[in-house]
Amino acid sequence: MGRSSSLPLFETKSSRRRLLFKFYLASVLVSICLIWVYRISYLPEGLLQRWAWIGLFIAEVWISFYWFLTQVVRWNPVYRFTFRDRLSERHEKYLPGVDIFVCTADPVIEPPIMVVNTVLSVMAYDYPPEKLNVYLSDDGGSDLTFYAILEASKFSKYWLPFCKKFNVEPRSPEAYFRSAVEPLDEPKVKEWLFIKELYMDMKNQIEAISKLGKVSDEIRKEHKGFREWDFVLSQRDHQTILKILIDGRDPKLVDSEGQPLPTLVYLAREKRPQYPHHFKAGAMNSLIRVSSRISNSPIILNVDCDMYSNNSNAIRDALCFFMDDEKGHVIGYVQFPQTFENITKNDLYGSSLQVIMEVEIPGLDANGGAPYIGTGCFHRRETLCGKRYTKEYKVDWKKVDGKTAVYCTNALEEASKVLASCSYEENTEWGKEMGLKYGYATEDLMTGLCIQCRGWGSINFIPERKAFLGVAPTTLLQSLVQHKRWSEGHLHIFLSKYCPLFHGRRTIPLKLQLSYCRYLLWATNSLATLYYVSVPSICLLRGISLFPQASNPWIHPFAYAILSNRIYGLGEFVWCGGTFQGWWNDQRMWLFKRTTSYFFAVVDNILRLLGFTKSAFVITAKVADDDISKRYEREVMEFGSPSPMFNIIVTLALFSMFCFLGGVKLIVISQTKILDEFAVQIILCGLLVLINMPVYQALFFREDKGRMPISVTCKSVVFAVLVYSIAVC
Ligand SMILES: O=c1ccn([C@@H]2O[C@H](COP(=O)(O)OP(=O)(O)O[C@H]3O[C@H](CO)[C@@H](O)[C@H](O)[C@H]3O)[C@@H](O)[C@H]2O)c(=O)[nH]1
Ligand SMILES: [Mn+2]
Repeated sequence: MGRSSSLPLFETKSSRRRLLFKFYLASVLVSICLIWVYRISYLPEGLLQRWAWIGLFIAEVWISFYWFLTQVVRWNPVYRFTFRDRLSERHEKYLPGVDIFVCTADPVIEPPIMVVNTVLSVMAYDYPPEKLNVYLSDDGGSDLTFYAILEASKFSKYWLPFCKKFNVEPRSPEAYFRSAVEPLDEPKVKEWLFIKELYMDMKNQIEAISKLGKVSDEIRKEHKGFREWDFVLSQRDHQTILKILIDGRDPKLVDSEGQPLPTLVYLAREKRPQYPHHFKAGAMNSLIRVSSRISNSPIILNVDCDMYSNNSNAIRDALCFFMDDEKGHVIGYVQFPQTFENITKNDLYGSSLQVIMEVEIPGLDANGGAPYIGTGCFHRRETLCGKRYTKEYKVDWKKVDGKTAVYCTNALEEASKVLASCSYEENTEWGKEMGLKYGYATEDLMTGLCIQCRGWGSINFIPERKAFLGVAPTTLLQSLVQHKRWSEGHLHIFLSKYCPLFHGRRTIPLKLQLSYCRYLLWATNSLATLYYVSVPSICLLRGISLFPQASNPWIHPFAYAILSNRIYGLGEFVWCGGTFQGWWNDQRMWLFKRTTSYFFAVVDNILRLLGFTKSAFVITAKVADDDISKRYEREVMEFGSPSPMFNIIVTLALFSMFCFLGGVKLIVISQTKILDEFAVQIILCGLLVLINMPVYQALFFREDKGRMPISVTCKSVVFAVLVYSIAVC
């Protein structure tokens, strides 16, 4: 021991490329000031012109302010590194128990075989199995999912020893067998093929039954667990079903090599129409309580059902933070980035979130703590349950023992069930001071923020090998709807009178408050963007100039601010592993999100303030039919079914085209003078046309099922023509 015990379990490094960044920051700041000076000193005379000008100025002030927020999160990103060998050396005997929560809610859009792969991958962590407990929450209360998990519990007896023996990575059987090649040496190959076949059999059965939509009577008879589904009335209304499928405490339950197994629990909490179930937050809180009775581990990991473990060391990595002698005790949670396995080369829908994960969140980490982003996060149970951080807080890992009173499995099931009933939370602090927060579409961000307000720190950790891989949306609409949920939830948090951002002033540093605002105010961008993509175009048609002429020196700050920002963004995007085309696609999504998702989020927030709506949680689909998947892989934009969001996108695209053509006509008639006067507005229009190319294609040139629905086309054409006529007359 001696010296080695004082060495830290993790270290922190900050990014190096600072000088260039600071130069960029200062120069953009100067050009922003110049733009403002120009706007104020050249206020035009005419009434219409004046108001268009003032509106543009307000939009620019907002964009500048928001730009400032995006730089706060870039100020000083930090990256963490762990020393797992030191952890084993010092703590191997006293590793804490870990409870892992997997949430699923709908067997159709979250196929049971996917859920089962996630469950198997987290059961197979490189960690003492007797200290692992895996809980599956099924908000759909589906017998299909239950059947799948039952099969998985049998298969795990072979899968876990196999993972160890063959050093399998990733430990989701589906992901592993998809790419793994069979071993070459004779005795091994047999076993390898045997397990593969076992998996394939299980997969085929689960898929067949999922397709059928019901579990056959023979299977129902085989396992008494199914009896309870006879009482399940509908997905919105059912009693608690709790099954301990593997009781890790039972010495008779072992894997094929005689080693202990992790505990595996299935839970479908009670749901009744008269009680709000609070979506994922409600599911998580039920799990927190149920697990406290069964295993009560001090550390909790939660993942979404599509986020399988891709790195079997992740638990040990997370523990390097919690168990560090010097800095560990203030850490409330350790967040791993969200990464996805289905991102195509040029990421058509900008779903990879790479810049956020690799630049911005490390920036938040440096500014006072990483946000909790809902999945791939390790929490301290105490923290999640509402404990405040105090200087005296210290854990003696040798003394924490999660194990609860000795029950037989059945009695334990019965005793835990009560904790998952609808009425349990009435008149308690659950959803307020305890557990995940209720009432927000983005319960994750709000919960993390509250934890930070209670004095805890948090860590963002990006391991070399990605820790979790999930499924990103594969259609435009899915992606826009997901972003609507996020931006709506975030603005809701910001507007809430309990917003911890303003109440937590004593505990949260100013730069972290500003960093959070970058996300909480996502939706607000819609207004400035809508203004910027419509008014300059309208003014072009009416011959109203809103920017300096091309020959005027005042053009420089505009050109510099816009160009340097785009180029810096492009550099960052490529540095994070993106392609040029990917960046261009990202710009398009940025425009679409701002004009639709964020706009609807603002509208929804206003409606909620007026008392008309409540937030809901629209689950993102994790599967699509073959046709759609093929187009996704070929990176062809998917429209297909009508949506008000598409109406906005198409109307704006058509209108930009009309204005661009109108502008070109003006140039042809009056030649160079107009070009000088309206250069910026024409370029702006031209860029909008360029970025909307996939929209025109979907409108006019495509035959497949993903083209623009005819109803959207008609409505939008009428609308665009109407706006155009009003603008020109
Ligand atoms: O009533 C519900 C609704 C959802 N879920 C689960 O919540 C998870 C996330 O849902 P998903 O539709 O995949 O949402 P995403 O947009 O991908 O989720 C992101 O954003 C959410 C907040 O809006 C976070 O909760 C997630 O962790 C984060 O990955 C899934 O496992 C669902 O099964 C439930 O358990 N019960
Ligand atoms: Mn998801």
